[in-house]
Amino acid sequence: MFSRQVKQFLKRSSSTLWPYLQRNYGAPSRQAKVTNDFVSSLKSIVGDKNVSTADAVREQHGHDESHHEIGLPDVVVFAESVQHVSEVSKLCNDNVVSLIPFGSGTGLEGGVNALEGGVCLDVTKMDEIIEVNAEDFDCTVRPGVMRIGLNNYLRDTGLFFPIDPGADASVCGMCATSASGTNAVRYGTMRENVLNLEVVLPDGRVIDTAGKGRRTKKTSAGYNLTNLFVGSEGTLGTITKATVRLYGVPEKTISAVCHFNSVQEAVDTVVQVLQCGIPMAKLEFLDDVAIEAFNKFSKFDMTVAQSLFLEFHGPALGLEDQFNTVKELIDMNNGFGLKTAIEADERNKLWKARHEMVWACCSLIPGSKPYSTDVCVPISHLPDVIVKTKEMIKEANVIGPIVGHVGDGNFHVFFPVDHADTETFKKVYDISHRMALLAMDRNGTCTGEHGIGMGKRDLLIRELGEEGVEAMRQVKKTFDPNGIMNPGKVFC
Ligand SMILES: Cc1cc2c(cc1C)N(C[C@H](O)[C@H](O)[C@H](O)COP(=O)(O)OP(=O)(O)OC[C@H]1O[C@@H](n3cnc4c(N)ncnc43)[C@H](O)[C@@H]1O)c1[nH]c(=O)[nH]c(=O)c1N2
Ligand SMILES: CC(C)C(=O)C(=O)O
Ligand SMILES: [Mn+2]
Repeated sequence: MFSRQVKQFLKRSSSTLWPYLQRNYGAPSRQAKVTNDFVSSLKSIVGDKNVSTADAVREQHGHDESHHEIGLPDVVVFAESVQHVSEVSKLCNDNVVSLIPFGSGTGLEGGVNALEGGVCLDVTKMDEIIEVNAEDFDCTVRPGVMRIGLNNYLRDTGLFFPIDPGADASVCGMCATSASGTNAVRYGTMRENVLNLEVVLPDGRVIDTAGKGRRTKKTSAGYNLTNLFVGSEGTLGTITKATVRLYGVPEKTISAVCHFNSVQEAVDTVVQVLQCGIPMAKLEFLDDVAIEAFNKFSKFDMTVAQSLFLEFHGPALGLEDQFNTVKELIDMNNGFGLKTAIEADERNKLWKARHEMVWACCSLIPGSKPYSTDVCVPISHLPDVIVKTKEMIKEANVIGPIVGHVGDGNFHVFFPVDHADTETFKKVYDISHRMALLAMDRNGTCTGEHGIGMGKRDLLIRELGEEGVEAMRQVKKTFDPNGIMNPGKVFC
């Protein structure tokens, strides 16, 4: 939610945004009914030690890593088993109390913020890696398993789980937000990588979206329930088990960075690389402002220009050929300053600017937090949309480094914002909103990977149309007739 100061500022100003905000962030439609008796019932299900009404615990669970204002749950419950999740869900459903699944709180659209109080269901204690089927390239995990922990566990198998949203998120939380990140251009997003989910429905029933124990690479058996829950942001049920695809660790990795004088030349290079069918593992863009921020933060002297960060994965045989073709395309588009690295340490150094971007950007304004935007367009529209975004940022006189998973047509602006600075906050909100409208105007989406959460509900209506969102509401009613699952998220 917007802070009280921002609301007051917007109310005082003649901003046309205010009616929109009021509609979106109005008073809760229902009051949660978390009584002492209800808390006692929770304790009898999960044990005293797994129920907390302490302010610090509620505060920790009332927000994610986004700019959205904290929304406190009344109580936090730590589940240790599917049975806990099932019984807690049933209790909430019977008493019409909101239930908000909590993965690791790294979301960027206020997904875990409790808009109506209620129960925050923390599943981090359920952290078992149930099985790894190395020959089948899949594994099955409980919701407390984090992606870095999973990859550490997989190290000796020669396999890895490639989806990398930067943050160390829970694998099931990543299912819930349909996360992706830097590797999606090669390995896809969560949508392409989840084979089966176990979900506890609000009334306590447990379903397996592809059927119990099934883990095939393909199926045409009925509706795709798995992908209904991928990206459902905790609004349909709680994911208690996920079976995901794994991939062979590449024999060789080459990292590279190069620079361009224009966004158009950088994106032309990306399009031509993809047209040549080169299976790039990462194709990331950082603009000149982002590089400048990094240089200041890390005392580097990287060339300040529009830049591409690339990574090649594959067998040693042939990877150099792929690299040489890309090098030719970079030259053809007037790219310069190409640097490469093969050893892990050197590769990490080369990619340091990308990895440290959040902190570099916040260091530009002391006391600021990142306000990140996320739009995605068909790649041919990318130069136009990025250039127009840069113009908006310049016009508003704010700082906004741009980073992008350009291989997918997806990019972000990281605005460093001091939340007490309501004027800048409003400007940034306004640019973020206009970026989303611009992307949608170019056949794009208001979110490539961060989701709708509480921040983009009006934009979802514009994107899908009232009929599309109404169809989603009907799906929700089928699974969650009492509307207890993460109310106020995705749509009202
Ligand atoms: C520095 C940094 C960088 C990035 C990102 C974050 C940060 C802090 N992200 C966003 C983030 O990492 C991503 O949204 C994760 O998928 C969220 O996973 P959590 O486990 O933290 O879910 P979190 O706890 O934040 O919950 C997110 C949503 O999922 C629901 N949920 C969580 N666990 C659930 C479960 N078991 N069952 C049902 N619902 C559940 C919640 O209710 C909420 O609505 C991102 N993302 C991305 O796609 N690409 C990127 O490049 C980045 N980059
Ligand atoms: C906006 C940020 C956090 C992100 O998604 C990224 O770095 O790719
Ligand atoms: Mn991203």
